[in-house]
Amino acid sequence: MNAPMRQAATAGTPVIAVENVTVRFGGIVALDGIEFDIHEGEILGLIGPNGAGKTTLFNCLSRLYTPNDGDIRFNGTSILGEPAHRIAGMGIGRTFQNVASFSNLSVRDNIRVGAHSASRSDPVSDALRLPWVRKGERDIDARVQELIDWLELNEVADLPVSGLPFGTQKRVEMARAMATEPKLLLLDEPAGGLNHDEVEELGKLIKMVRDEKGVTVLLVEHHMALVMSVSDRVVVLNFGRKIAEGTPEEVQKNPEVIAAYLGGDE
Ligand SMILES: Nc1ncnc2c1ncn2[C@@H]1O[C@H](COP(=O)(O)OP(=O)(O)OP(=O)(O)O)[C@@H](O)[C@H]1O
Repeated sequence: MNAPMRQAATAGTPVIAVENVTVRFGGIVALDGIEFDIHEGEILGLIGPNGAGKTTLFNCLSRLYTPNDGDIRFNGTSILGEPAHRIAGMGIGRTFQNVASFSNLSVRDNIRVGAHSASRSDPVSDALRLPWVRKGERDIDARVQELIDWLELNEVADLPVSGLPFGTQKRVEMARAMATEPKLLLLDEPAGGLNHDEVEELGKLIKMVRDEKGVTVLLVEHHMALVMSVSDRVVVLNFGRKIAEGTPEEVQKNPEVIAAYLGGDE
C-alpha cells in the first residue's frame, strides 16, 4: 500500500464495522461475537480452517443471512435493514465462489448485466425508451468497454463465456462485480479452481482493483499464499470465533493460528 492509502486506512469511519456478530443454526454457533473493522483502501483477508464461519460471515455481509445478534455498518450505517438486492446499489459488490456468469452470453453482455444492476432504470421508462434511458445505455456501454480495456478482455469480449479458460471466466466475474461500481468488493474464494499462474494473475488483479480504482476489498480465501501476499491485514476465525487479527507476518507467527491449522484438516 502506498503512503497516503496507509494513512487513510487508519483514519475515520471504517468502511465496514462488524460489531459483535453472532449467528446460530439451531444448536450450532457458527459465529460468536465477531468484531473487526475494514478501513478505506484496505485489502482485508478473512481466513480460517473448514467450518470456521467464513462463508457465514460473507453471507451476513452480502445480506443473505441476518445475524441473531450484533450489527454490520457500512460507512457508519447499519446494513441489516437492507434487503440483499439493495446491497449492490449501496456500493457493496461481490463475486461468487462458483463463477456466476451467464455462460451463453458474451463477456460484454455479462459485464453489462453488472452495470445494469447498478443503474436506476425502471421497466416503464425502458419500454418507452425515454431519452434519459438511451443516454443511460450509452453511458453503460462506455463503462462496460472501459472495464474490458482495463481487464484486457478485448480479444474475448464478444465470445460466449462458456468456452473461455477458467482464469478468464474469473476475470469476467471480477469485471461484472466492478461494473456495479462498488466502494467495497467482497471476494468469495476467488482462487478456487485456479492453477498457480492464474492465482498469481488474480493477486495482481486484486491489487489493481484497490490501487487503481480505490476499492476496499474483503478477501475470503483458503489459498494461504494469495491471502498473505495481497492482504494488508488478516482476520482469522476458528470454530466461529476470531482468534487473531494483524498483518500477514503477525498472524503467520501467532501460535493459536498455527495450532488451528495444524489441528484441522488443511
Ligand atoms: N445453513 C446452515 N445450517 C446449519 N449449519 C450451518 C449452515 N451453514 C453453516 N453451518 C455450520 O456453521 C459452521 C460455519 O460454517 P461456514 O460454512 O460458515 O464455515 P467456513 O469457514 O466457510 O467453512 P469452509 O471453509 O469449509 O467453507 C459450520 O459448523 C457449519 O457446519
